[in-house]
Amino acid sequence: MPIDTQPAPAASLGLSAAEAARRLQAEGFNELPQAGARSIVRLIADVLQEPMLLLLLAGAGIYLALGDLAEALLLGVFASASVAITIVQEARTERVLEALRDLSSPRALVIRDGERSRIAGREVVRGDVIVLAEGDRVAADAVLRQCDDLLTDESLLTGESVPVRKRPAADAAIDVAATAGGDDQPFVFSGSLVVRGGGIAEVIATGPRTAIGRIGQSVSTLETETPRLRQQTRRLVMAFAIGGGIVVAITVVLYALYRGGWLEGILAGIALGMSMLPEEFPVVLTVFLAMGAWRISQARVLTRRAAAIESLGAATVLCTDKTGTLTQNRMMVARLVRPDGEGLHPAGATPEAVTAAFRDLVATAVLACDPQSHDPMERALQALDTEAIVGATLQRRYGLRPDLLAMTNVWSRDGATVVAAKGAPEAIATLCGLGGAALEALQARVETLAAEGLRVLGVAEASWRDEALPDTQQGFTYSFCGLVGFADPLRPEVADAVAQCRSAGIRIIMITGDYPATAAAIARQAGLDPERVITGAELSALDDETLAQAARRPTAFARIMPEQKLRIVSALKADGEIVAMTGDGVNDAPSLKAAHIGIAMGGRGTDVAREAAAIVLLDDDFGSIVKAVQLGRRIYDNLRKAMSFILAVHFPIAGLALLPLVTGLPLLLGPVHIAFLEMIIDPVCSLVFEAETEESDIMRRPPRDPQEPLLPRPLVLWGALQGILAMGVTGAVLLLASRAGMPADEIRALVFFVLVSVIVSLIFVNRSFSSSLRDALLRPNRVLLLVIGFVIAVLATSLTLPAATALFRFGPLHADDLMLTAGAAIATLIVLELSKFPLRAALTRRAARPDQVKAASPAR
Ligand SMILES: Nc1ncnc2c1ncn2[C@@H]1O[C@H](COP(=O)(O)OP(=O)(O)OP(=O)(O)O)[C@@H](O)[C@H]1O
Ligand SMILES: [Cu+]
Repeated sequence: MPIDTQPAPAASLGLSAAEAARRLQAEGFNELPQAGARSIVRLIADVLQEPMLLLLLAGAGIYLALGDLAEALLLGVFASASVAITIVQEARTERVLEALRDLSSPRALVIRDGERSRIAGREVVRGDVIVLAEGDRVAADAVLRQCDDLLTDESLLTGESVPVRKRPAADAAIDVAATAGGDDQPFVFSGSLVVRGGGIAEVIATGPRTAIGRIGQSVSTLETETPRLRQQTRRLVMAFAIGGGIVVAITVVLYALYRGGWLEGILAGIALGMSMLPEEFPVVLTVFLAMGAWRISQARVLTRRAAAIESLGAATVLCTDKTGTLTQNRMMVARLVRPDGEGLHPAGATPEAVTAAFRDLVATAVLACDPQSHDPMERALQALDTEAIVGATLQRRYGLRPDLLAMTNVWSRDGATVVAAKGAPEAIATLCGLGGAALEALQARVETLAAEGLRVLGVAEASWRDEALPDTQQGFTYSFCGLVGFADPLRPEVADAVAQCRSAGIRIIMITGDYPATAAAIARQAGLDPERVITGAELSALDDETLAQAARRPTAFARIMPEQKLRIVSALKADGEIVAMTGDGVNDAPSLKAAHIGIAMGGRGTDVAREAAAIVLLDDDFGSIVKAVQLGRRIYDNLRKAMSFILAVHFPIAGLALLPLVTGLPLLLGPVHIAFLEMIIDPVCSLVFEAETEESDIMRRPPRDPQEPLLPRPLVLWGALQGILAMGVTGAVLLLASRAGMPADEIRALVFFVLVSVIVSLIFVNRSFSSSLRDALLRPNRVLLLVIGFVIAVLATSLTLPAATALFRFGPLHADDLMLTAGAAIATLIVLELSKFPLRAALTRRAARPDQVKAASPAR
């Protein structure tokens, strides 16, 4: 597709920064009113479905009926707190999402004060001059002043998926109404996509005044929660709820029949129900994932779909592109080679570095560049010759095409026509009609340069006398001018990151559009040690099975067209891999969507790629992907630790609620105590796990089996074991104390203290799957210290503040009681830590996936 360029009209200066600021002030941000914020009624309806809240309200009602005003009030406070927390959390999540939305919302390239600058789409104002390029999401409604072969997709507005062609507006005054759809209109619309070409347009409407704003549709939506994890927690909650419901029903009936009256029975049932309700599970899930997205953003990685956090930890294959991700994308001209074979290493990036014999080669290469290029390769060339285009006018450009990786510019200067081309050496050789010995000599030179990891371009020129230019580049008769080799150094952190992936059982596959020998050299420098480089042409000849087979060995793919990435992803997926894939161009969107984890580049990436991706790298850095994988694994681990902790603590709480009922002892823990444990102590303690640092083997173990449930059986059993032991310890204290004839209010205080201390022990036990007690005590975790401080403060208050003591019906505790408390907690801790040794195999085997280990090891 040749790209026509009309001679550019004097480039508009655009708005001044001051005028833009004034308009922003007057007309507001270029954004749509928040869709999706939940209405108050919905929110209340949702909150009222929380079983915990219902139990609290029922408990308060019964206390009122019994005349216990203070207790009723306290439960009322808890109930309001639960509503408040839900609302605050809702607002928080909404805010976090909004911040993420801002970052992932389209950006715009505007011209202000004559300078091009990239700003957030929301800061675009009416009158701004915006520059559109392939892959952009148009930020506002605008009228085109200039365009090259511009096609946009307006399906969002019209439902019509065929892209429409655009024409620049004939004159400054627009009298036609701007409506979407139909070819040859001079307007582009907010939310539509530039499918091909580019242009310059002046904004006529922003925010709610745009066509899409009038429809009131939102462009990008963000998923907030991973369906799989949600489903899994729902399953856990259901299992608990059913079991709990049965026990509660039996209890209420038995209690009512054999002990006090119905009111007492129901109160006991409510306490028991609250003690068994795993309402912490969904809360922990939401909090951990939101915090997780935040933690990952600290590594300069943006999570667009929460599901990615989960899949990150399970990734087995990472497909990465080369330029800009593994390398710095800072191109330097490292070598110039003339057709006669003479070469030059330009020393420095200034015209002085080029000797006379190479000036023509460089000048032709510069003529073959976009005069206002952002491409680092072209800028490197332009730095070597600032004079080449002086006095020349660009007549026409022929763009790079997948089937011919070369571009040609046609200039007129002093009445003559100058034709300059550059591109992949194979493409240039074809254009020059090289064959035989000349072709072989060229190939040999390209191989030499490429083997050093240089990106090689061929340069050619042609002359033209006719009036009409040919339709394609093949219409010219070129002569070969030479080769240019560009050095693009590896990013410094790549080698380390690659080594980490390796030990973590993640294979890295490089996929690049570059020349095979260059790809191989860079892959080797990065430590990928490819055994084989498969080119796009070879790829088309392979069937899916052979492809998957080949990809099991360390491989690099070169001269791949973006469309072929989708095939590679599909083949890997069919082979049972969990695939992460990077991409930045328009054509990468399908493969980014198809991969389990699509990774877009925030810096280089087009809006389309970013919208298709699950995560966005803010600084395009390969190292960040590995950091994100590590965080993904850690977040998942911590979620599991928190879940087994919560599972464990429900045993002693429920046990204490139940024990008096079956043993005939006085009712010790009422709804007040249980609500306090369930709503304050447990959730606060769970926070420790969110901040837990990673296991030492986090990047030395193979990826988790994606099919494995959130809490696999060994962890459920482990949690249950902890819970039963904790229940035994608190139960034993209770029985001992009542045998010794302690008054009921003192037993109540003692048992409550023991329970809370044992819960704290369980935090320590669950901090790590495997590490020793020493580690569990010494591993730094600031949140842990805060939580322990908080728990101690709460316990001290409950014992010393008369109002609290009365409310909880606590009797005084003596030194020996406190020592018994500490002893019980320490004993629990030691027994559980010791039992980690025999259980270690089962606990840490959690991640291993036998077939993966097998598949991963021989390849190393
Ligand atoms: N501006 C340009 N001028 C001439 N040829 C170019 C230009 N840009 C790219 N090419 C040619 O097209 C080939 C493919 O380029 P492309 O940009 O598609 O690679 P890529 O897929 O971005 O590479 P990577 O995977 O390393 O990022 C290059 O190897 C080069 O030969
Ligand atoms: Cu609970």
